Amino acid sequence: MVTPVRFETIRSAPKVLLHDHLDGGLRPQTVIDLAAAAGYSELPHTDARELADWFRRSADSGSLERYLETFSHTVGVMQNRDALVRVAAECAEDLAADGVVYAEVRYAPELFQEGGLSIDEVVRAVQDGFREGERRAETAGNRIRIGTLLCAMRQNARASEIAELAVGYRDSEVVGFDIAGPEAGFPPTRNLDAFEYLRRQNAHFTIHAGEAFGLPSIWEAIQHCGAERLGHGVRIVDDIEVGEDGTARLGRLASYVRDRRIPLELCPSSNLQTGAAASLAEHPIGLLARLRFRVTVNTDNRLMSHCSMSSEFAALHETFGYGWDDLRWFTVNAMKSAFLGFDERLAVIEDVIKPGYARLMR
Ligand SMILES: O=c1[nH]cnc2c1ncn2[C@@H]1O[C@H](CO)[C@@H](O)[C@H]1O
Ligand SMILES: [Zn+2]
Repeated sequence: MVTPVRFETIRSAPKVLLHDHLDGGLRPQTVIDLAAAAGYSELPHTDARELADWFRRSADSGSLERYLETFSHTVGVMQNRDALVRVAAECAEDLAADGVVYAEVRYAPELFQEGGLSIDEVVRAVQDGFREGERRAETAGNRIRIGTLLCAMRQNARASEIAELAVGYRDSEVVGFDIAGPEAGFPPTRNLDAFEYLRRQNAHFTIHAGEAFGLPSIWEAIQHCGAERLGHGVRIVDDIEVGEDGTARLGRLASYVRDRRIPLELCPSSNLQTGAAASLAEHPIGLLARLRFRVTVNTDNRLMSHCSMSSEFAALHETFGYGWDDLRWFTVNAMKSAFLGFDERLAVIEDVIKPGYARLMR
């Protein structure tokens, strides 16, 4: 019998997550504990429930810039090694408990230096935390592998330094690079040197583009910078015309993205909060999936959006009627697009994802 698609059964399905921010996924109680330990007194609430609600409401602003302001509190309590190890370990545990089997988690090392850590020390702390979390998850019966993406902040000028850091740790599960932060006014080409360096190094990178700003940002990210994937990329729909009978006409950029199978790291809940879409039903994921773009589903910031991979899948199931075959398609798309070697990606698809969905669809 085919297992019904429900939140609980979705949790048991293998899932792959490519776009999740470490500093956007803390447990509310951990924010409170770390603030107390560090003497951080700026938190708006010291009750976990109230704090969780506060993050969600404040991030619900309709603007990316205001959404990003909420990160001052998570970043504020992650300024020492112990805090970074704890947050990373809990991240791995939480994702694994949700049924995520492979995740790429990103953060910007330059944000965690207020307590005197070097960017190297930041990376070592987070990597240690991920390994610890993987071990704890395994003990709990949930196997997960976490790859790290190092971000540079668009408004700062440290992209080349962070790109070198990512290459330096490429053999220690740092699998790629990204730029994050406010998009309007900070085009990807500002960091062209870093991207050219990464390409010379045969290193992988994605770029946040087409979230708060439209096609020019996507075009620069792909054609000038050479991004392999697009962080969000939802605004690619601005280059697609849909007629009254539902037929779609793709412009040259949208065609290029689809033809080259450039992965879109879509984050539906996050997009509703920053105003990129008015409702899930109107979210471009429906159209982009129908047109067979390389669509992947992601959480972006589990704390601010109060979501998980399973809740995103469940919401998509309810809104668009997606069944197990669709959820498997998103998952295989994500695994194909991971910044791991081809043989490793194939092994997860064949040994974990396909059998996992086969059990549910039998
Ligand atoms: O959706 C997003 N768009 C752009 N930047 C973001 C988004 N979510 C989080 N960050 C930014 O990325 C930094 C590193 O993790 C976070 O501190 C936040 O400022
Ligand atoms: Zn993001």
